[in-house]
Amino acid sequence: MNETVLAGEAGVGRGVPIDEAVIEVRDLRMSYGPKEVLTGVDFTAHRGEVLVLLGPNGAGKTTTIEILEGFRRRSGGAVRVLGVDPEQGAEQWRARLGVVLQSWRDHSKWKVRELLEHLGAYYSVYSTADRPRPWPVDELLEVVGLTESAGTKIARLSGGQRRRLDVAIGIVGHPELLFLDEPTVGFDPEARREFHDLVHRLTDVDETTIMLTTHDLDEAEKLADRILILSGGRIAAAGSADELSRQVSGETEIRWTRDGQRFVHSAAEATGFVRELFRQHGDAIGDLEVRRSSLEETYMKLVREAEGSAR
Ligand SMILES: Nc1ncnc2c1ncn2[C@@H]1O[C@H](COP(=O)(O)OP(=O)(O)OP(=O)(O)O)[C@@H](O)[C@H]1O
Repeated sequence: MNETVLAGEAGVGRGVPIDEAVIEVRDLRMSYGPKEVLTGVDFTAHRGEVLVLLGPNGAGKTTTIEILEGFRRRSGGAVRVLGVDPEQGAEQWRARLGVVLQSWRDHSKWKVRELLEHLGAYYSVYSTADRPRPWPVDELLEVVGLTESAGTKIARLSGGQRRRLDVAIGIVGHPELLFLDEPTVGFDPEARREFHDLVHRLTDVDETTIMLTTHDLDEAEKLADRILILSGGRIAAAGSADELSRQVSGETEIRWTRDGQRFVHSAAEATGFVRELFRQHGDAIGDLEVRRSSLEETYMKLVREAEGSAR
């Protein structure tokens, strides 16, 4: 294996100083047989950040997350998660991570509260003064909106309730870093909004670092401090939705009406253009709209470019 060396100690990793990276990935490569899925992925996540990994089907999002979780061995490159190489992560390291997989199907005869108490008990030996473990079950049920289903058997939960339970299972150990693979699939709009509030609460109150995948661009825009676009085996672009849009077009579209006529103009510097427009025509200007490319337009363009250059 061709290793790239990173700063930081291997071992259990005992707490991450505030400005130290929670995830550090350098030149990560992964092949399944002859098929190269990741050809050199680089990124860093800092404490309390929400990172959203976007990319087309088969781009390697789940593969990347599984490598970070220590569930899959990489083919090359260097990775540190909470200061530890995931391939050497011990139980104590694992207890500091939360993982929400695609869906929790086992234990269908268990009741919601029983399962959370049972799983939570494994974390009590890893409790620390600043991160008591596990999360008290009543509080956890409240946070994920399952208080009224506490006594319900898992087999009887609706799709949305089951997904909330998946999230509860992911955070019962009060993780410092939470991985969520397509967390809101099957949620109705209300459940989706509640889930978004939960993500904000986890990062605001506890400085939990969160990395999630989604195909929902609206969700990415709402949640992400930083969006990573994985395409063509590498991170094709990274930044907030606004930064990505600027990176792609650099121009903003301005529309307005004057004397019953419609006008449209693209400008690199919209504020100056609008100021000049009002200076010249003042009150005659109506229906002003200033619009950057949507995340969807930006995403489609970046993915097409990355796929083109990877061929
Ligand atoms: N265990 C495996 N053995 C062989 N190939 C695999 C394995 N797991 C994934 N792949 C292939 O690697 C590529 C990346 O898969 P991965 O599941 O990581 O993509 P993804 O971005 O999560 O996709 P999706 O958006 O569809 O969930 C795909 O072409 C997939 O077929």
